[in-house]
Amino acid sequence: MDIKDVISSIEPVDEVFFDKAKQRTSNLIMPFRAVGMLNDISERLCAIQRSLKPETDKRCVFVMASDHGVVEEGVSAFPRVVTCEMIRAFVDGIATINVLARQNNARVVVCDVGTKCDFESRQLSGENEFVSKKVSLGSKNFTKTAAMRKDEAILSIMSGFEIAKEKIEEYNLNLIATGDMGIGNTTPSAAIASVILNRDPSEIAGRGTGIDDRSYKNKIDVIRRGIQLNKPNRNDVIDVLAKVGGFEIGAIAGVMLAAAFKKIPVVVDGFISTAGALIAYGLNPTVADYMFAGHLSEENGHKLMLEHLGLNPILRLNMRLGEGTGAVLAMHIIDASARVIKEVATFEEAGVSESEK
Ligand SMILES: Cc1cc2ncn([C@H]3O[C@H](COP(=O)(O)O)[C@@H](O)[C@H]3O)c2cc1C
Ligand SMILES: O=C(O)c1cccnc1
Repeated sequence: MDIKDVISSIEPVDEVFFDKAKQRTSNLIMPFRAVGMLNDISERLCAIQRSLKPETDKRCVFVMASDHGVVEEGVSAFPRVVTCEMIRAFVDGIATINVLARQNNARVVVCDVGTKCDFESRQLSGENEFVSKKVSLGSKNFTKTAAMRKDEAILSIMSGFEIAKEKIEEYNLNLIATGDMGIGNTTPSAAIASVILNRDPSEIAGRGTGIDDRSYKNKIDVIRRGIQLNKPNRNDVIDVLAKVGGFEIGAIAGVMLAAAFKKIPVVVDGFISTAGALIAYGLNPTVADYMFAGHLSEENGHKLMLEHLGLNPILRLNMRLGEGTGAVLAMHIIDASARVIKEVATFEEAGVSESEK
């Protein structure tokens, strides 16, 4: 498939099932909508899966990884090699995402879509799946030139789409999440959001891995310069991704397109994943109806980005890690929501008297 076919074949969620789910919610033995956001989530699950018995047991988090040329501008507290080292940790099952995914019965699929890591000569196998689908060996420094070519931007989106589509089909997945790994990637994420939301980088960028005041000022300046030099067109998200983005951010957008294409829910993680969501949304806003925002990240502009997408974050835990951690944690709540609409009895079934008002 090419990207145009993917974008045009995404269907809206099912309004009939949405209404049926709302009806069922109002009949459950509780005061009207008394479990609040759990009711909202369960109804949207029904509309997405076209069922009043939504399934959330076959779960997977896709951790998309890439490197960033802009790291040479001193925008991260950590060196580039950490991207490769963390990929190894993910495959070995020892990182935070692995621990949280194990607790939640979610598979972890790690995908290299654009790192400089040489995993060909250094065997990479472990308890978790690793997929190598490199578009390039890292993006370019966007203060000097565009981060990537337009065809590479499209390829990164399509890599994410193809990996996720294949795994959704192979494992019959019914709930997926996005995650990221790429030292420096809060910088392109902030650049993408600044352009698309038309905000100054100082309103969007945060401290990522924990940079000091001086580096933070520099990071904002780097983003401003990148935007000034490349002049991305905010109405063309592929142009934005190519000029100031990153390969894993494109791939994350692709994972989201795959979820909508296969009609399953996708949980968006923090700041980087939400930058990917902005790209997917720009390609086809219908994709947002398949998204759940896992949590509200500590990173500055995350709230504005979620508002742009019309998403209400499920958790607020002061997290700023990425990897898919906030998204996988939110799967607990999504699972609970599915159980409420499926398993709580109705007034009629239970013989409980209804409200008099
Ligand atoms: C050990 C380690 C594990 C991580 N896991 C996720 N990130 C997170 O931090 C990075 C983004 O922050 P910045 O833009 O400041 O580099 C990404 O790799 C993100 O996934 C990590 C970062 C480190 C250091
Ligand atoms: O919210 C995130 O995803 C995030 C924030 C800071 C660093 N890494 C990831």
